Amino acid sequence: MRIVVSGGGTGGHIYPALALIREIQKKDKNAEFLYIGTERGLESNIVPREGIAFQSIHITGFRRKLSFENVKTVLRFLKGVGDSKKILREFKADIVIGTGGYVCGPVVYAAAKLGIPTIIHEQNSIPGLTNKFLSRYVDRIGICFKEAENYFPKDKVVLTGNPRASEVVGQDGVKGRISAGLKINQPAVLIFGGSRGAKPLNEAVLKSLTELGSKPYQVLYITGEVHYDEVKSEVELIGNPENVIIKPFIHNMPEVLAGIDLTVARAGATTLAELTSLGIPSILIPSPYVTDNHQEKNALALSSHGAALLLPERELTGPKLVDQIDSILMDQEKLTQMKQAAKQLGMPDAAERLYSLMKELAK
Ligand SMILES: CC(=O)N[C@H]1[C@@H](OP(=O)(O)OP(=O)(O)OC[C@H]2O[C@@H](n3ccc(=O)[nH]c3=O)[C@H](O)[C@@H]2O)O[C@H](CO)[C@@H](O)[C@@H]1O
Repeated sequence: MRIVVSGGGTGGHIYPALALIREIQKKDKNAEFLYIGTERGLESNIVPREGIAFQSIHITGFRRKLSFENVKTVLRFLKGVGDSKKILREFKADIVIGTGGYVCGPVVYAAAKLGIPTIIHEQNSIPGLTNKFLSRYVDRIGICFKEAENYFPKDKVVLTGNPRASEVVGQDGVKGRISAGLKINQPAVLIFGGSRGAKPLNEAVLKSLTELGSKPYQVLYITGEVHYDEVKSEVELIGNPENVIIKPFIHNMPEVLAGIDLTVARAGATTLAELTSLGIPSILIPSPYVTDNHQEKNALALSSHGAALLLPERELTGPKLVDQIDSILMDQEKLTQMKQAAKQLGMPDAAERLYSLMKELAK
């Protein structure tokens, strides 16, 4: 099978695509892949380093408000469709799958117009603009939250889950801990604000850094690539406690997650798929800056089942963050209950489900 995958902008759209590719590579040695993204998105860095063929097209996202930029975006979209058709024809794609982000728009639309079987994968409980637009043209739509089906043509929707949920299972947590510089014999909390980091979360962590230094657990704190230098210079003034490890980004997240006891994070859908698949309790601070407040809906799907605590950003302070971490990590019974609740929501067979859908369509 010759497979084109497109998805980008942020890690939440890229990692599910990569996880799917890795699952197929295990099952079909003859499968060939081409990833189409943009130069500006994180994918232009992440995808080539995984050894997967990458081509880029030029496209920008729509503004929700009326704006002249949107006229330019329409023109770029049309050019993107033309460029995508050329790439798809040259590659002789048997199937095209889009995992979200605006780059999928022209790629998947072009494929549908060329008569190539198409799938979009929606990670969130409320879909983004691109997937809503594409849902009219594609053959199938893989979803991860049942609620998402209300936004799409019902006959096309299949509950697949997020392929990244499959990838994180069965990893070596000890190896993950060692690679991140964590000790083996002490509870560990991971703090990160999605694939790009989150400034409000960084501010709260900096305010609680000294207090965290006095705790009987260790902290792996990922700032996000773009925030790292700023955070580091503040840490130099405050002092870096011995039990807090600070990094800009982690490339072996599946392994690291396998060794983590509790996570503090935004409520990006791919992160949640990983946490539930592994049964990791979490404190979730949904980003209020996303389309239709979809992260809050994502987070509620976990918190309403006792798998996570939901901490709204407006209530986030350094002391509150530490209190909530303590309330879970220092209470073995609560930790165990939350682990079980998280695990029950996991869909570790997601990659297989999505691959089956692809095989069915590409026949
Ligand atoms: C601001 C924004 O629009 N965010 C969206 C974006 O989030 P974002 O890109 O932050 O996505 P997620 O939180 O869903 O996923 C982040 C991914 O990056 C990985 N990771 C993160 C940090 C790190 O150091 N290393 C690493 O590998 C995580 O393990 C995970 O696989 O896509 C998600 C999935 O569609 C949406 O739900 C989010 O609302």
